Amino acid sequence: MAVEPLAQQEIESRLTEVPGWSLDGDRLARGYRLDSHFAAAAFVVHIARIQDELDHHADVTLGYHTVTLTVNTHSVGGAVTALDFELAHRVEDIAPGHGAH
Ligand SMILES: C[C@H](O)[C@H](O)[C@H]1CNC2=NC(N)=NC(=O)C2=N1
Repeated sequence: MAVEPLAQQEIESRLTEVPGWSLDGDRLARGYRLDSHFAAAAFVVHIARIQDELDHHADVTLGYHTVTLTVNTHSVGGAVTALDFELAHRVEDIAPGHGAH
């Protein structure tokens, strides 16, 4: 899939579709809180499966009761692209089932 860097205005517009996500420097980012460390770890494993499906991978940090993701697209020099938003949407889809908020 050919991907291009998104314009700033496009990024801001798409951010309104994924509440909780924001732009952190040149990366799309979101932190989640869960009810336990094990629940957080399970969420990370599920995210890993999605990332392999998409062949697009965030930096994922597992904390005590937290999971933090930051992502941009290496292949276009670290800009934010539609692929980053696709990953954000896919993670949002599974978050409620893990009790992640
Ligand atoms: C070969 C493979 O498609 C690439 O290395 C993929 C894998 N995962 C990736 N993840 C991210 N975040 N950006 C990329 O450009 C990227 N490229």
